[in-house]
Amino acid sequence: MSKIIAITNQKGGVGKTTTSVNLGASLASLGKRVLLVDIDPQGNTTSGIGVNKADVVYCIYDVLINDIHPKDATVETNVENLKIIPATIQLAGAEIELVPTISREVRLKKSLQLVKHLYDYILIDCPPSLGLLTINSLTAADSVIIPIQCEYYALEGLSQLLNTVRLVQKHLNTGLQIEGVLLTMFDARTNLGIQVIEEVKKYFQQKVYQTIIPRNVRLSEAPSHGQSIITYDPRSKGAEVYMELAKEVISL
Ligand SMILES: Nc1ncnc2c1ncn2[C@@H]1O[C@H](COP(=O)(O)OP(=O)(O)OP(=O)(O)O)[C@@H](O)[C@H]1O
Ligand SMILES: [Mg+2]
Repeated sequence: MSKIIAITNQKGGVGKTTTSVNLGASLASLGKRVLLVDIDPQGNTTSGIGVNKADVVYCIYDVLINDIHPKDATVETNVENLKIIPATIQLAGAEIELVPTISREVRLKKSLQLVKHLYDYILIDCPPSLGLLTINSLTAADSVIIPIQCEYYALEGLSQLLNTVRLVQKHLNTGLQIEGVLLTMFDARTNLGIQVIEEVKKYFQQKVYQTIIPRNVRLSEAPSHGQSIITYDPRSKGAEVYMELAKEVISL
């Protein structure tokens, strides 16, 4: 059974991209066929997994706007079983260009349906906004993973995100579910992190993954080498926890 998961939170810098790349690579190393879809104009997942944007022929923009077949925009990565539809800065225009187009909210869904059968997991790395690119992602997805950074203000903005999820469930994608809530960048040396964990667990209860991602410097270094943590430093704590998360995702 294949599953499309949007990794989303309109708050910036909470670990969406780090999770997309490393959960994707972990699932792939466990033998799952994985497609990453980079739908953030920043293109951090694209460069983070080692795809040179200058070499990209078709990106997700062409899939959304120019009706390019998603297969023609899919490229290999340096991880076996892991492919990607990249994003380049061209995508920055899509948010506005989509506004007057027909079926603007369902374009990604229609495209991904063409390739869904080829993968066990399709992970969509969303931008830090609730605009049309995120709406397309939520409409295309079976479920969402919400990364939450273990810091003050962690819950700020979440009601807006959950409201958007509800609106999409009501009008565009009745089957959309919350796959899980992932606590990221936990620092065991601060009481604050522990408080945030308690607060998030009270709010989301059993939806919170048991795996908590700690702050790990190797995780922040890996993207500048164009590698996931699984190849950059397989013995690091970062690799260990993302493998744990992948097993949890598979088991649910
Ligand atoms: N567990 C971690 N330990 C250390 N650094 C991390 C961890 N997770 C993420 N980072 C770093 O924090 C920064 C933000 O992470 P990331 O890019 O994954 O967030 P994001 O939600 O995708 O951001 P944006 O909203 O801009 O797309 C990056 O520099 C990343 O390397
Ligand atoms: Mg990102």
